[in-house]
Amino acid sequence: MTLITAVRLRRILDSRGNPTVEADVLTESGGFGRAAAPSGASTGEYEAIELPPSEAIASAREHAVPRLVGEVHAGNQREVDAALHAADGSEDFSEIGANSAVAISMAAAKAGADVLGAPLYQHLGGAFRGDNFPIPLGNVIGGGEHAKDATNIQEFLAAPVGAPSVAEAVFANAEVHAAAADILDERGVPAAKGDEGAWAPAVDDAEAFDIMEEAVERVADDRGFEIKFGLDMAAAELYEDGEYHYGDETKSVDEQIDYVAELVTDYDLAYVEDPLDENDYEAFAELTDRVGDQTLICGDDLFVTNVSRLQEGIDKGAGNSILIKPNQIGTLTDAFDAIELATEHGYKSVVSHRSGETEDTTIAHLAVATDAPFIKTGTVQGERTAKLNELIRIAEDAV
Ligand SMILES: O=C(O)[C@@H](CO)OP(=O)(O)O
Ligand SMILES: [Mg+2]
Repeated sequence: MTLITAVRLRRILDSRGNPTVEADVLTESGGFGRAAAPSGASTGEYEAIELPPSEAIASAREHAVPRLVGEVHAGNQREVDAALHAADGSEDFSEIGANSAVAISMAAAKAGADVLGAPLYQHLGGAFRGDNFPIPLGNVIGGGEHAKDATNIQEFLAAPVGAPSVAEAVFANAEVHAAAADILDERGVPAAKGDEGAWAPAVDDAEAFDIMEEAVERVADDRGFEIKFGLDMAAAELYEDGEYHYGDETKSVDEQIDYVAELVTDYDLAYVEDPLDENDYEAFAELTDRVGDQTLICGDDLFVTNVSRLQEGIDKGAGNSILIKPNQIGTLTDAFDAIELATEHGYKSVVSHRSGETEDTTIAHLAVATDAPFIKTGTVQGERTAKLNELIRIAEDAV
């Protein structure tokens, strides 16, 4: 009954105003699912390939659609995703595009849930999924590839670790975002916003730490629960010719490790994503050895949601956490497998949006379905609040 009867693909706009791929999947018994591919700016070297949307759509229509329609069941996610891999034939979705693949994979999951009359998180997670909810990491101040003339560090993220509920955590992050605006205003610093809706002031990283610390403290005092903060350093973007570049200043690999270790201690950071280059497992391992018992050291560009790269990290002791972005790897099955491997080895999963997003809410369901302890999906701005509001609804539904 969940036999796929049609797959429709089209170009729609993402939050940066770029075209992206949207997929509709229909089934024999009237099931319907729609999903859209997000898109990164600080993309990892080892991510699955995003093709120009019109090319990805043309290629998926030629190679993937005939293998799906009348052939596979939307309710059987592994079957759908295996068909996408077979249609593509490459290691990295360079034939049909990871953007077409992920849109179809997620749309099929929604069609499967629709046929069952179950919410997506339940279809993906099963009746006996855990009853935990992810803590949202909220981007408050940022720069890097997401905003010009702002901080070198890409993201300063509020982490409401003591929040009693998802809704309280979501509102707390929005309040930290507002408090940061007040502090910038008090300091006479004007700020535009970056791609993800974080403030993008022309301040150096040291001042951004100061502002974050104060913003988090104000809201934590007011709310009465613990709020920490963390970072996505997106260090592969800072790394060139063996050194990390912060404007005119540079740091050697050892200096970068010392710097991050000091930041973790000085600011009691809850989370540090990509503190080192995406090829440097050894430096990741050294940093994890030094501060991995105090904070999460998360691999985004390092692992790219890829089980082989994660396995290498596990073997070498690099990081203790993995960012999960379905479009980095192309299908929900691959993302699930990465989460499963991570969990087996005590690595925490952080399900994540991209800097270019749509109103699609699949990642909120994925995080709940897999019991992921964290989700990174912004703080404000429609394409970010779409996921956050969905999390609030899921939490209410799951009670
Ligand atoms: O680096 C990241 O973690 C993401 C999302 O915040 O950015 P992008 O989508 O640009 O890779
Ligand atoms: Mg990142």
